[in-house]
Amino acid sequence: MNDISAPEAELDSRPDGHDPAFPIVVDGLTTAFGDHVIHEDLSLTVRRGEILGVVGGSGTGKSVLMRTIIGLQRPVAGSVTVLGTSIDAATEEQDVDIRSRWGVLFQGGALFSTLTVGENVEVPIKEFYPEIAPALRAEIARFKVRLSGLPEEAAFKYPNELSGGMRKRAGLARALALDPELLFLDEPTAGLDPISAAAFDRLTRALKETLGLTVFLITHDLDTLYEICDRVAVLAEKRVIAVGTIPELLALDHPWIQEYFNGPRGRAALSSKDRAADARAGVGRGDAIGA
Ligand SMILES: Nc1ncnc2c1ncn2[C@@H]1O[C@H](COP(=O)(O)OP(=O)(O)OP(=O)(O)O)[C@@H](O)[C@H]1O
Repeated sequence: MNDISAPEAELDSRPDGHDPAFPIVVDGLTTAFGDHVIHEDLSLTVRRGEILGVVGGSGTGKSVLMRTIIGLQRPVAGSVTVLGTSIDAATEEQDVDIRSRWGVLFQGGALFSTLTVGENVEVPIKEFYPEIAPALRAEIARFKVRLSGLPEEAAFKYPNELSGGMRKRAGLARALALDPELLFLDEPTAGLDPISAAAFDRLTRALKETLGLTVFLITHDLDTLYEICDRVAVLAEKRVIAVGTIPELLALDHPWIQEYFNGPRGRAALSSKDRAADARAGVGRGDAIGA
């Protein structure tokens, strides 16, 4: 792997999955469905407090990687250590503990359609903390709904009564139900209009900063990558071929990376980020007129 921004110590030896500075350490991972090998000898380290964007062409195995990290898919080889726990070797007690320390927003939200948004958020609370009284549980759920930028009344609605953007936020509220340390987001802005997508990005960044989250974020959205990701991991050729900031990735001479970030969409995302930064700094038309 081309871990461009790794400190030297990290390059010399694989980061220790028990080191709190690295809440996710994937080492030499191979996954497959029958003969279909998805990942081969894939390694990746996520640093505490970062938003790591995960990109790659369709079908390169981003979702399968996420599912393997959270233990929904068993690897053929290699190890996954999350918050110091080896996912494959976890005892039942460790398994419960670790699952209560992450939140997941799956593609499409994966909300229970027969439950209200509030009840959806209550599901993990009920599962992990059955001793919490129903009234308090409902109150916690309403708080998470508001934290996700929805009006409190949304807690009483069913998923099919919400817009796509609101459903994503409802899924986020459920992912935040247990005050997680790690947040996994699988294409959170897919299908959203640009304004809703930008709002969701801002929310993700604000939550990361206020709650001290570490975020593993799969996306095809270049604006999201430019706006909120601290580093980006690139999946190709069955492994993570590079991890770094976007400028660091751009310095690499890899055809997919160049095409992705330097192609027309990549350049448009960059110039829109520059325009937004200029607007925030008061540069541009308004100033020119006033000058
Ligand atoms: N349950 C499954 N059974 C068999 N094959 C699967 C299963 N889940 C995923 N795959 C295959 O694994 C590969 C990687 O799928 P994955 O969904 O991880 O890709 P992705 O990079 O997330 O794609 P996209 O960007 O289109 O969402 C694909 O070829 C897919 O068909």
